[in-house]
Amino acid sequence: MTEQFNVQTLNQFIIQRQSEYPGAKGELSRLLHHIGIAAKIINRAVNKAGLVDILGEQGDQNVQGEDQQKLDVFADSHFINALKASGECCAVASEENENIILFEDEMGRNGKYVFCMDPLDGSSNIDVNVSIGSIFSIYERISPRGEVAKIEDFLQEGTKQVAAGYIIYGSSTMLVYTTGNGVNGFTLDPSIGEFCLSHPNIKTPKSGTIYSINEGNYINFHSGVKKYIKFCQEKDAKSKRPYTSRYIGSLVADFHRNLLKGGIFIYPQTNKNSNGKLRLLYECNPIAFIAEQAGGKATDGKQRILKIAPEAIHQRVPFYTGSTNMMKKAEEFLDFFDNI
Ligand SMILES: O=P(O)(O)OC[C@H]1O[C@](O)(COP(=O)(O)O)[C@@H](O)[C@@H]1O
Ligand SMILES: [Mg+2]
Ligand SMILES: [Mg+2]
Repeated sequence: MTEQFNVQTLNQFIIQRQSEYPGAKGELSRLLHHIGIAAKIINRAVNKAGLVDILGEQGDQNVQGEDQQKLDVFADSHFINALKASGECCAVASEENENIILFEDEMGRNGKYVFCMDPLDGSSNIDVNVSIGSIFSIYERISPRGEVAKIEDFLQEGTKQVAAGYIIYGSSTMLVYTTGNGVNGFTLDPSIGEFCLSHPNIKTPKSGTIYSINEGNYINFHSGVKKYIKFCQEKDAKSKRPYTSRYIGSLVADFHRNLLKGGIFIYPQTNKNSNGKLRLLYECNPIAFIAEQAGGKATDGKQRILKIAPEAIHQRVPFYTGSTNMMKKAEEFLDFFDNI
């Protein structure tokens, strides 16, 4: 194994990219730097989760009615601390908090950005040592700096994101993000405690042979989704079918695999949940920004996720994302079968 010596660290990359934006004052750079710090702290806790009292339930329920895991709360509080310390953030919307968290001190009120986050994604996999993640999305506030931030600062459509990304705590820990100028991945090198550029300018294949959906919900799927699953399972050498079914149950991990290998991830509306399960602001919008920047697609089955006008902080939407050609085929099935 040859070790790379001319590695570029996340901070070096952030500073280099900042110079591409004339007039940039470093606010976004400082915020991204602090996300890196929070990611390292959470990574350390995840790595030794079995040895410290951080597995299992916290004992409370979050606004979604889910039992909060200790690591959900741990990640939530460490991100909030890091965002506060950055001095660039005026408020946070988090899966683990019903209302937005306002930074009302002077430094906070002067923050230029608002931050949406899923501090710990894949909570059902925490206790069983399966890959989990954190997801974030950043917007420039629309309310005047100096004032306390408002809910309207968060209800901006996804096309307005200035940056988005995720951290995957897996066999290695990676941070993958975009500022609207391509997608780059950084792997944490524990020996130097630095995220190092390992996946520059990620592009997702136009086609793939992996489909990811929780088939346990099959009977509640609409007919378009059922027909598309059948299409994935039929034998056809020319289109490399049957495709392979892969489902980890952590959005970040399922998306990351498909991003690199090509594939499609679907969490659709069902007869039970007309809006599916995943949250627009801190799961679907950031992942959709990454998907599109890597040459893929992300929709709710009908329209671009990034064009949906948010109405509520914890709003759910059906989510389809992946390789362009697979998305087109899936949409054909949805259009045909859901409209007959
Ligand atoms: O178990 P299900 O219904 O398939 O849901 C799995 C989905 O739910 C999630 O765990 C929801 O995210 P959280 O763990 O952050 O609540 C996603 O990561 C994943 O894609
Ligand atoms: Mg999640
Ligand atoms: Mg979560």
